[in-house]
Amino acid sequence: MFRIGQGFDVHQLTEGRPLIIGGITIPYEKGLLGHSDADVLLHTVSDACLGAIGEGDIGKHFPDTDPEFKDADSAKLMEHVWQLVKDKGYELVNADCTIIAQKPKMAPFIEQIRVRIAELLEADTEQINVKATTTEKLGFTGRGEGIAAQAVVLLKKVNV
Ligand SMILES: Nc1ccn([C@@H]2O[C@H](COP(=O)(O)O)[C@@H](O)[C@H]2O)c(=O)n1
Ligand SMILES: C[C@@]1(CO)OP(=O)(O)OP(=O)(O)OC[C@H]1O
Repeated sequence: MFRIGQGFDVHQLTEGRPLIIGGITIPYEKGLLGHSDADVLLHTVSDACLGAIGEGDIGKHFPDTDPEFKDADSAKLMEHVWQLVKDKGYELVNADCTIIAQKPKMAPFIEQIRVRIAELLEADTEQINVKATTTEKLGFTGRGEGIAAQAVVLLKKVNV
């Protein structure tokens, strides 16, 4: 049995924060603002996983009103989400992700991000695809006010 999930997230860019995307710290003059480390891509993939197993979203599991998740490492949150997926008896088929950012150029970091997401989802790198696009200077991403990400995840029930 297969289950599909999709995720979408946005965080504001601001000065004085590190830019963490896909579990990787990327050199840039601004970082993403959030209650956690604001890793927009890991949030998106986590939401896609939760969607696939019908478990709501990361806000439900890790409320932004809970001090426990202040400055949380989103990789840890994602590990928790992946455990929920495994507890329900699923494994990854593939994940496809898009980072929507005018700047910085993501291409030099894509492979590293891919490897990190594969680690977190206990998958092979070939099962993960990560893309980036600008919005041609249009909208909030195009003005550099924020970064968005979207993902789809396909899961398969493990044969027992
Ligand atoms: N932040 C980004 C955005 C895009 N890229 C790469 O550039 C290619 C062209 O982007 P368009 O928005 O003009 O389609 C895109 O396909 C990505 O490979 C990037 O590295 N970082
Ligand atoms: C991750 C959490 C929890 O620290 O906070 P944020 O970093 O603000 O992220 P968001 O994508 O707005 O929602 C999930 C949150 O509850």
